[in-house]
Amino acid sequence: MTTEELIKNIIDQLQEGVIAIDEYEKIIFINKSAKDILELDNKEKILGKNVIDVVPNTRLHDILRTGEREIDRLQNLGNKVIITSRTPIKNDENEVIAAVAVFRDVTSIQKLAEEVTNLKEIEALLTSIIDYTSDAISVADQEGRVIMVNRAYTKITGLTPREVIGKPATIDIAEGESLHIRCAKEKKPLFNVKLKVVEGKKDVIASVTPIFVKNEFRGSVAVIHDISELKRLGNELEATKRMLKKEKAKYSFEDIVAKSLIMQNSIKQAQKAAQSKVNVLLVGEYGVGKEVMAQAIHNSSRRKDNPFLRINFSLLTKEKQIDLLFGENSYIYNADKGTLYLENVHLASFETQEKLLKLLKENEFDSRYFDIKPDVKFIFSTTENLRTLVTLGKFSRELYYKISVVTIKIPPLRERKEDIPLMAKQKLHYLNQKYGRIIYDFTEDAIKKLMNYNWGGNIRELENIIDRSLLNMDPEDKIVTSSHIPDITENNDKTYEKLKDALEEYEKKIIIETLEVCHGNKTETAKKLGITVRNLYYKLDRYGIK
Ligand SMILES: Nc1ncnc2c1ncn2[C@@H]1O[C@H](COP(=O)(O)OP(=O)(O)OP(=O)(O)O)[C@@H](O)[C@H]1O
Repeated sequence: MTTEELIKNIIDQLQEGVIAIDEYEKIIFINKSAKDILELDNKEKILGKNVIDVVPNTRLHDILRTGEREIDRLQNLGNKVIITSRTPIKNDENEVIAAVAVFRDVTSIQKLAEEVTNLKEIEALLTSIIDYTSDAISVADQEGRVIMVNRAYTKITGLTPREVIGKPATIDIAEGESLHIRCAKEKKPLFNVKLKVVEGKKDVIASVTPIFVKNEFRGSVAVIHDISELKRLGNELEATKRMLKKEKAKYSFEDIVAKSLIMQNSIKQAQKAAQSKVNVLLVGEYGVGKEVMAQAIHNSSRRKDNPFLRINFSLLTKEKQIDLLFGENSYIYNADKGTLYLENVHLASFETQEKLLKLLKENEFDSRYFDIKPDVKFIFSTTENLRTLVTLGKFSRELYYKISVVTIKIPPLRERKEDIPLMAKQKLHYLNQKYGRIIYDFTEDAIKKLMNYNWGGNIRELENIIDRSLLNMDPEDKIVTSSHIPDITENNDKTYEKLKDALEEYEKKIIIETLEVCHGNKTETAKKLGITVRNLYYKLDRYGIK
């Protein structure tokens, strides 16, 4: 075999097609692969033919003119795609005397590339769909290791992809069993399972579906819905319902014990105020019965079938005051056609005072949420001397003038001792019902003991003392004697006891009210009261607050 034949043979073995032409564009060489790629008949005589007639879209003849090399050019060949490099062959004078094309069939590679691009697009599309759904999605492999999570997942669980990918699927769960791991075991879908995720122990509902590829289990997809917001709204609704029900005013003027002239006088004023449209200011010490009076006013007014709501300013931050009065869930608005009792008005913030004044003076309901001004009767209460607060610059003078047109003083119990016997009997009746007992009366001695006391904690303290007297009685005792009544003479020790009781009673009241304001949320209540949640639970237990 000559060297020329050997080279030809070698070139025939190449996978690449090779075609050479002379300076007249005539084919002077073509190897076997070239014929195969160009699908030329093997028997046909190719040599000597013009390349233009043999190879569609050829540019090889152009190389003769340009004398420039072309590397890796894509070229369509019917339904094939080839990639070609073309090289001019030059003589010693640098004249182009021939040209060679070397080409490869890349149809299958091209198709693959297109498929990959398509897949990439689909993947990008799916990822963005998954990322923009508001439900959290996590995907785990067949062993229950996380392989993918979406953005909502991070929002709900607080865990970033970096923190979870590659980790066992239990990583995000605070309470409950991982559904991915159960799915890896059982290879079955699971629906609507309640769990708590690590972030803030949020309540979620999760469902999981196994992924099978060609009948082989390859992993699972979990979808997690955050239901904590729904739960919170549910609680809020419940609390509001409870509040509206509870806030229904239960007292009327008949319930108010008033033998004393001074108290009868207060009641007369209140009855008059109930019949008119004016707002009312109730002034009196803690526990004298301001709220009872406010309820009685409401219940004997034409508003009695409409809401009676109350806000105690002493429990609220200035933001919360504005929110409860003028916010989305405005008490003023909710008390439409009814009465709103604003307790401890001296603790209203300056902004609250300003907005209240605007409402009372200019009839302007300064709320972003409502257009119509509700028709509300306001009853304010205070334990302080507002006039002094005005002088000290702590309370708006204008607001004071506006709310104090009808001021009703409720005297402390020590100034109306003649009310004590009847009041004590009323409380006894109530406590009999509460404890399921039958205790008929007090001895004269017992009443005398009650009347001789100063009652710094007013009626609330009286209730407390009678309550404790009953606890001192044996089951067979039917009459409260002075010995049953705890020692309430004004010596120092007992003053301490008395103060302690009054404080406890007041603490209980504050806790109940704060719980209401916080819609039963214990963490928030504890925070607002400045105590630990544990301490709050202890107090709830101690005071028997449910
Ligand atoms: N005239 C009354 N007759 C009988 N019981 C009364 C009378 N007034 C008030 N009470 C009782 O006394 C307790 C305290 O009353 P209330 O809560 O109305 O006082 P308050 O002045 O609003 O107290 P605070 O300023 O501490 O909120 C209640 O349990 C109530 O039932």
